[in-house]
Amino acid sequence: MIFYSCSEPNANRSFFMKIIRIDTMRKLEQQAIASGVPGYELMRRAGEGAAREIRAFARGREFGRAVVLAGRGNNGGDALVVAARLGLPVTIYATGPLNELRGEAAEAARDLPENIEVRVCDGLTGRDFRRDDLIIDGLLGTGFTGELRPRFRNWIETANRSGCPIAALDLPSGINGDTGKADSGLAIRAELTVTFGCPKCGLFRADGPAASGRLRLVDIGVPEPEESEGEAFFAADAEELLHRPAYDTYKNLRGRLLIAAGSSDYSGAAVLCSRAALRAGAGIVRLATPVRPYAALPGALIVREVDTAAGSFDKESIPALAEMMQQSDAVAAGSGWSQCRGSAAVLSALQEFPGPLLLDADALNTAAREPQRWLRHGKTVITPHPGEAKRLAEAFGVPQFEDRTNFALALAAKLDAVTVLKGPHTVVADPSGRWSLNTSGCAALATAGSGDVLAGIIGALLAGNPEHPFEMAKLGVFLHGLAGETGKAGLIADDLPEFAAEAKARLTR
Ligand SMILES: NC(=O)C1=CN([C@@H]2O[C@H](COP(=O)(O)OP(=O)(O)OC[C@H]3O[C@@H](n4cnc5c(N)ncnc54)[C@H](OP(=O)(O)O)[C@@H]3O)[C@@H](O)[C@H]2O)[C@@H](O)CC1
Ligand SMILES: [K+]
Repeated sequence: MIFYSCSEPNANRSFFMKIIRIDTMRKLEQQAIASGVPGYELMRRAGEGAAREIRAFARGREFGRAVVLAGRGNNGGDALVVAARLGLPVTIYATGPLNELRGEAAEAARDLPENIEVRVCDGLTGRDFRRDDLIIDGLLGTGFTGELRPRFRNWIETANRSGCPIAALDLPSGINGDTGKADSGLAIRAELTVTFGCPKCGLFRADGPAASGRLRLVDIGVPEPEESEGEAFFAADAEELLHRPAYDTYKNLRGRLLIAAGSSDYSGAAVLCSRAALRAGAGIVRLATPVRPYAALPGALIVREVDTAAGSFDKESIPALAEMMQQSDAVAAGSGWSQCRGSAAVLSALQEFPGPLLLDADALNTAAREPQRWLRHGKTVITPHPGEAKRLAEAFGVPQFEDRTNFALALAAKLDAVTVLKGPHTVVADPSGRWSLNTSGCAALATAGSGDVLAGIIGALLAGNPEHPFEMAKLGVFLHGLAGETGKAGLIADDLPEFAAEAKARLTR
């Protein structure tokens, strides 16, 4: 069967964004310069790309002004390029006179439009910021070493206390680009970090994730690194996987997903999961559920109430599930099941499905209760949050590494399942030992039902492209993260399916 909703992933392509150390980044910059790209051209690409990402971040939010914090190194130089290209009223607070800058940063200062206000400041106070400011952090990047000097402490503390959203350039100032530690106990707390060339290790370690917020990557044309500390998933990776469906496709070709979800206690989970799957592009979604949900069901959903003795999946549900599995390219199970004894038999029956099987929530708790029943080989995707992961680890004798990547890899290897370990920078680990960190998302996703939506999105992608569970899990996690980012204050899980569809459309060529 040919699937049109996603392109065939090329596991060998060099696109996967390699996470690198600072010395590797410096080497790549030098190689680019040696190959004939002037250093200032790299800075221009970085600053223009950052301005583009910051404009996208600011869209729909009413910022009256951008305050650009500019240090004296090249990170400050990037900030000057951003100031010139942002398209918002800008004030620059500089740590030193611009005519004392050196190298590429001096070139950026030379090209700064004269109408941009520049103030050279010693200290900052709360009065230097307005309520509707957007702060751009160009104080310190990869050149930061040692203890923060007192003036920088004051600037970082004041910016953080201002309550204004902060967009950091390359790294949040104060974060060590290799270790991710805020070595002086203080770092910029950004909502967005736009990093240049390749993502740096420190963005994903220790204090890095909390300081950097959502991540964006700007391609500045440095060569591909030979060494890497891992992979991160960005928009360019999603674009590579997503293609418009062919004009002459039809619903069966776009993937048929069976969702086994819900119970008398949690019927809404089944609706969230199903709506997300439909919006994520599955051709047909069939919901098997023990109890008809209270929440409104999409008209496009095929619903079948399965037999049960007690309002949640049990062995009486199995004949209906077995019949529906035969009409499906993928199965997603577990959302809203609630814990009951009968679910173990159901999990065993579902594991006989030959295609990709996504297991979430109480399906994972069921597996943890009776690990001896675990049968799956190959195409399983599990989506545990940390609590579920802990229960699985205890049941299956998996070491609970503090490092989330190692933990996810250990679970993936033991259960022979692509493991989506949810959290900031969700880890997606493959039994083969490959792994990737997600870069989209925000705190708004920490809300009831968010996981049910994620299960539906990944389920739909698996139904459309069943041969590539690792790629589809990464893509689903990324789209779910973008959906959360688009949401305004008060976002609830019910809003996420539509936002995920919009995010997917933006990335589809
Ligand atoms: N190279 C390229 O091709 C490209 C590089 N790019 C960009 O350059 C960035 C790296 O630039 P970089 O190497 O100039 O270092 P940077 O992060 O600006 O920091 C240096 C400044 O920090 C200061 N400082 C240091 N420690 C400190 C402390 N403890 N406490 C306080 N201050 C401290 C130090 O002060 P100084 O010692 O001069 O007094 C100096 O002023 C990189 O992250 C990316 O954004 C992009 O444009 C793409 C092309
Ligand atoms: K910075």
